[in-house]
Amino acid sequence: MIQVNNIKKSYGPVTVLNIKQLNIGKGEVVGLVGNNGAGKTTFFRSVLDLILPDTGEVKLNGQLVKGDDSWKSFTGSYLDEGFLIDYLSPEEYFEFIGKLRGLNKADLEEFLAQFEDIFNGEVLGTGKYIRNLSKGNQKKVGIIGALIGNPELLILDEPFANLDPSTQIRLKKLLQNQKAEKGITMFISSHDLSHVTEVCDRIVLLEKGEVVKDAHKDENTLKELEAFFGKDEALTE
Ligand SMILES: Nc1ncnc2c1ncn2[C@@H]1O[C@H](COP(=O)(O)OP(=O)(O)OP(=O)(O)O)[C@@H](O)[C@H]1O
Repeated sequence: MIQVNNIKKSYGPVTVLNIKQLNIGKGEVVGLVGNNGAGKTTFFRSVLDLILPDTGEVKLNGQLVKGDDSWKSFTGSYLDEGFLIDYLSPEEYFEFIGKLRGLNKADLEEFLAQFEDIFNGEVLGTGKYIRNLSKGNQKKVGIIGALIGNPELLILDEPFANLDPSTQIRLKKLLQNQKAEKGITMFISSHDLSHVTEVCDRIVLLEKGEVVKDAHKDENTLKELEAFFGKDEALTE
């Protein structure tokens, strides 16, 4: 589903992304972890053709993302508030995406009704514009918007950040359901090692723009990640 070959991105003299090869198969749920500045967002932006890597290529379903729009019809993504339209209400935003994805009003309403618990009365029917929602509620709009039209591929940057604990748990269940019921391919970054390990089957670890670990989840994954990220702590103790 995702094929990455030799992508490199530098800003001035600093190389912030350098990935030789990474393939994500259909139906795989892959977590991307790494410290601040490791290159996670840059990687996602390259996959979604939002920045042009200096070298290399990204293909989605065999199509180069550069210069081809066909991948957009099966890809849902939410990286940050830049994906939202501030002057619309959540309803108007969902309607806009629904139209792009070919849903009629009734289908859209039925789709949105599933997420009543996640919206928690704070997103629909409030009369607020997206710009006036809290950060967490804006994120809910972005994530649910990315799911409109049943994408085959879902890319989310830090979906758990800014969400309250109840919503984090609901989102975790939602993503697990997407995996179990729809077989959707997901690529998700997170600083929450526990959430990302729970949801994903495979974890890719980025450090200074390079993949330093790429492994399928097993019963030791969370402990290994905690040990990896706690290594400097251990040295200073
Ligand atoms: N437009 C830009 N100009 C210069 N440097 C940039 C630019 N965009 C990103 N960078 C740098 O690229 C590096 C990787 O940033 P990126 O946002 O991809 O990291 P990240 O892993 O997503 O971090 P975080 O966990 O903090 O969100 C950082 O050092 C960042 O400062």
